[in-house]
Order: sequence, then structure tokens, then C-alpha cells
Amino acid sequence: MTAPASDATTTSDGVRDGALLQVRDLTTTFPVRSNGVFRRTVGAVQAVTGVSLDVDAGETLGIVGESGCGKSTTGRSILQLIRPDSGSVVYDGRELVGLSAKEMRPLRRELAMVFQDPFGSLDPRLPVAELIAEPLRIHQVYAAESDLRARVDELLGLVGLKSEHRNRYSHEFSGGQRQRIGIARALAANPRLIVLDEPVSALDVSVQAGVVNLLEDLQERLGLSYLFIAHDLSVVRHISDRVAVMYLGKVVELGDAAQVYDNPRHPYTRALLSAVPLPDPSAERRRRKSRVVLSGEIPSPADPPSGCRFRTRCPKAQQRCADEVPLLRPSDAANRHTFACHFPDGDADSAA
Ligand SMILES: Nc1ncnc2c1ncn2[C@@H]1O[C@H](COP(=O)(O)OP(=O)(O)OP(=O)(O)O)[C@@H](O)[C@H]1O
Repeated sequence: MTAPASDATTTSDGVRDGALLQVRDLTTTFPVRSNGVFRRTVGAVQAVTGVSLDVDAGETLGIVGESGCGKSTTGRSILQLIRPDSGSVVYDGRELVGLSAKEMRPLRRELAMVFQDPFGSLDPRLPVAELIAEPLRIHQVYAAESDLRARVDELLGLVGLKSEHRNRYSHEFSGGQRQRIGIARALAANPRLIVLDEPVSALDVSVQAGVVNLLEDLQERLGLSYLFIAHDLSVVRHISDRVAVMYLGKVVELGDAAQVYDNPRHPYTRALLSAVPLPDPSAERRRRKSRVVLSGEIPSPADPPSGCRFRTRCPKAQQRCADEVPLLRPSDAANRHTFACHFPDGDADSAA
């Protein structure tokens, strides 16, 4: 975790003008098809709806929320791996939405991704050196084979592996080492922004800390920006400068990590956080009394509730929540902490 690097100004939608990455009103849907032979489109999964957020240089934005809330689709839509339906993704002053694959190609060097299972889509018959060299070949970073070889060794060193590892195969590595190789691949072409999609979720708790520390160390040394997607609230708090909380395709709260974790305003954020055990037993006992327990199932993103999408599970929901979509509104004068709820304090008086 590093301090924000620039003094970009925050606008009323919570997105900072001038930030390295500015995402506004991002919307991505997937078609729902019928089962018949003709597989007609019969609906749409609203995976991401009107998401706005930003990431500044050298900063980490964490995205949290339950499974299926749209975290991965947000990350992939930002990198244009999935084409969003609408919205804007401005990276370093350049609009990415609508660029052709050819126009995106030079920008791909600067935008990388780390997956939960780094070897899921990689050829197990290739030695590690080849897997790490692949992005360098694609982006034609080095003309000479000796330079490429030296860069692979450098990358192995950067992620805490040795040159001797270069000729081994993926099955010879532990989970933590495999993720280090995934990070080396992501770093190969010198990116500035990395989307990390559940990078430590599949690892043993004892191994997670090593990979998270590595990511923090690399960020510091290389000035990287991270979009860190995870469902583990403790890991996200540890690594993030700012945090976006998502529910059913929407950002419901966004702000500095300390603000969101210590002073959550949205009932969903409060419910998520109250499910995390506190290390101090007496604090845990006190907190248990005020715990917000979520009832019911997450609705289908193909048929989300009207108004506030969280209202069907919200202990504070009132009629207005069904009638009117709550917009993100600031909880502090600097607009650095925003949340989307009509009744954050549970009564009509708190409605904006
Ligand atoms: N290719 C696809 N086709 C159809 N629906 C999809 C597709 N990818 C994702 N979805 C749906 O979009 C919604 C958001 O999925 P997404 O994977 O972005 O959520 P997530 O928060 O990352 O969840 P998880 O933590 O389980 O990966 C889910 O309802 C999911 O089923």
C-alpha cells in the first residue's frame, strides 16, 4: 500500500479527474439464450451496471463483494478483454472503449492481468522461461534472443524465483510459486496498471502473505497501479488505498480503505464487514450484538430488483428503495467517500 501519487481533484461521482484510470458508467451485459436448437436471446445478465471508479498512479483500488456481483467482469471490461455495452474507460488520458483490437495492441503492454489460476490457460508442455517470454515475444520487446533470456532471468529474480527455475514445468511448482510465475508474466512488458483477479484466493493462508508482500514490494519498486479484486475483506484492507464495494453489478460504496472499513455507510458494506471476526474477543462480543445478518438469496442479475438492488435483503429497506435508484452520494466534503443508499442510518430523516 502506497500513498496516492497525485493531487487529482475528485468530482461528485467520486471519480478523480486526472487519475491514471478513470472509469465512468461502465455497463456490461451478457445475453441469456433459450435452450432450444436456435438459442434465441431471451434476456440479458446485467453483470456490471453504471460502475464508476478510478485508480491513480502507484495506488491500489480494491474491489470486494460476494461471488457473482460483477468484480471480474468489471476488471475485464476495463482492460477491454470483454467489450462493455457502454460507458467510458480513460487510461492515461486515452479513451479505451471503442478502440479496435489493433488500436488496443500498443496499450496492452501497459495494462496487464493476473488471474487466480495463472496456468489455467497456459500450455503445460512449455517450460517456465517460455511462458514468461511469451508476452515479450508478442509485444516484440527484444530483438535479440540473449536480451530476452536476460529479461526472463531478471523477471524470475523480481518475483523471488531463481534462474535455475527457468527450465522447469508448471507442475513442478507449488501454488505460491505458480502465482509468482503468473506475476512475472504480467510484469514482462513493463505494465503500469495491473488488474489482479483473486490473485491469492486459491493459496493456503500461510502462502498468501508472501505473495501479497511481493505485490506490495513490486508496486513500490516499479510504481505500479493495482486494481485488486478479491472477496477476502482482510486481504483487501491490507493492500488497498481505496476500496469499492460491489453488489449485484453496482458499486454501492467507494472510498479510502480506512473510511470504508471504519465508517461504512451502506447497509451491505456493514453486513459484509460484520461477518469478519475481530481478533479481540471482547470487541467481537460487543460487535455480535449489532451484527447485520443478511437474509435471502442474491437476486438474479438477469432480473434485478427495481430501485435499490440491495433492498430485497436490506434490513433498512423502505418504499422509496423500491421506487428510486439510489445514486452515489458523498459522505465527506472532499467527495472521497461515496455510497448509494437512501436511508443509511435507517430512518426517513437520513434521506438525501
Ligand atoms: N461469459 C458470461 N456469460 C454469461 N454470464 C456471465 C459471463 N461471465 C459472467 N457472467 C455472469 O455475470 C455476473 C457477474 O459475474 P462475475 O464473474 O463478474 O462476478 P464476480 O463478482 O467476479 O464473481 P466470482 O467471484 O464468483 O468470480 C454473474 O451473474 C455471472 O454468472
